[in-house]
Amino acid sequence: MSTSPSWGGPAWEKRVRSSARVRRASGKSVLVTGAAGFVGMHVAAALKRRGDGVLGLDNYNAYYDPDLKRARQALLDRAGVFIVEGDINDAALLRKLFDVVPISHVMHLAAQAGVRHALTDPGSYIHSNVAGLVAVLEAAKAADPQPAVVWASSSSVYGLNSKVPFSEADRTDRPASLYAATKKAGEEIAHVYNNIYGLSITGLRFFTVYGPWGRPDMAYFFFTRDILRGKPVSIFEGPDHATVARDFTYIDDIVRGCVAAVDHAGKSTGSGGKKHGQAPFRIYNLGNTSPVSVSDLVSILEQLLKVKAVKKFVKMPRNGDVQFTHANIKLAEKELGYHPTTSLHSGLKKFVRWYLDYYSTSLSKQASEEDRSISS
Ligand SMILES: NC(=O)c1ccc[n+]([C@@H]2O[C@H](COP(=O)([O-])OP(=O)(O)OC[C@H]3O[C@@H](n4cnc5c(N)ncnc54)[C@H](O)[C@@H]3O)[C@@H](O)[C@H]2O)c1
Ligand SMILES: O=C(O)[C@H]1O[C@H](OP(=O)(O)OP(=O)(O)OC[C@H]2O[C@@H](n3ccc(=O)[nH]c3=O)[C@H](O)[C@@H]2O)[C@H](O)[C@@H](O)[C@H]1O
Repeated sequence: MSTSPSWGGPAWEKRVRSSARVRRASGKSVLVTGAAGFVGMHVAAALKRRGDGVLGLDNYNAYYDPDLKRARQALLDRAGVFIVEGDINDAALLRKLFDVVPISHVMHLAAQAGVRHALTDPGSYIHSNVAGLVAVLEAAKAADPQPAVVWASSSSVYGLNSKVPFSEADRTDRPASLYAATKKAGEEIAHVYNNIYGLSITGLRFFTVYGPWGRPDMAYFFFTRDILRGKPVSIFEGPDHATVARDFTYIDDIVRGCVAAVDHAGKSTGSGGKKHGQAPFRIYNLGNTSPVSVSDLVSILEQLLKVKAVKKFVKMPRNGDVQFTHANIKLAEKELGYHPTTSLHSGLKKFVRWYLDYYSTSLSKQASEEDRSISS
């Protein structure tokens, strides 16, 4: 399926080459899909900062405010990262990108995220998380050199498991949502490409990532907005008022885990191995190991915002959410040197500072644009 007519031509190719140019001898050339997204923007910026060549790809879909994605794009643009506008399902575009630059690593973060949205738009999860993943793996398989692929799975694959903390070897065959099912399918699909084509593949199971430039569909983000507006926030509870909690993980910790996974992916196979059976297939939990209840999340926000929330405690609807997540991160600690350091309180403090700054700036920009259009 082709959805991106806006690529090709010498000027476009020049931008692609310049963005992917490696600035340090030790650097890698990384294609970051979903680069206009929350995690993608932070990872792309970190890779660029340390001297890697970084090229982005994103379709800027309207799942949430595209202006926020454009603002992230502007930030990356200033850092020298070009985001190609297109869909990961566009096989011709992917082929072209791999033809124009020798990509050593793909950091695949483009996906339809969000658990509850699958109730209203199931097709978008199949399009991006299943078909889109296959398209990326097909392109990686065919590329020369073959890149190592690091991609985002999700803590949601642990589904209805009640044994905590979740370890990578635990069962993942009882997803609670279509989102989780597509991430689980992604892990199985990735295994096939490792098995048949010898692609080096690392799956990262992120646990509820939050922070500046975050996603407006996530609870911490819209709770902040609603608390400030005096609107009620719904705090979900399990059966018999049981606590609903998450292993909230701060974005900087996740970024360090992603960068370490890129480096580790290259260690044993260079830029991937075409010889059958040589390349690694790995899965790691990237969490924070300290679950916090949604109710405590709201209390921290009240404290930071200095505003009392209007709280409604409601029984968790059957919407695909699970009651509790908690990561065992021993494997990532051992193999990636992953050590999350940010408490929910200090991470939310940084988020709140960003949120107030971002929305006051964009609201005043909007107001002055309205003023201009009234006076003209
Ligand atoms: N943020 C979290 O808490 C969290 C937790 C677990 C897993 N993940 C996974 O991490 C990855 C990044 O998540 P995020 O929070 O940054 O989400 P995000 O929605 O902010 O970023 C995803 C980006 O991918 C783009 N995209 C979606 N479908 C595309 C397609 N078909 N073609 C091209 N671009 C497409 C979107 O426009 C978006 O900019 C996703 O794979 C997500 O499932 C996120
Ligand atoms: O780690 C993941 O794999 C996932 O992380 C994230 O999902 P979740 O952990 O569900 O985050 P999020 O929606 O912020 O809800 C947080 C908490 O608030 C509760 N919640 C939610 C809404 C509400 O109105 N009330 C409420 O109590 C809700 O029940 C939950 O307990 C990503 O969005 C997702 O893309 C996925 O990748």
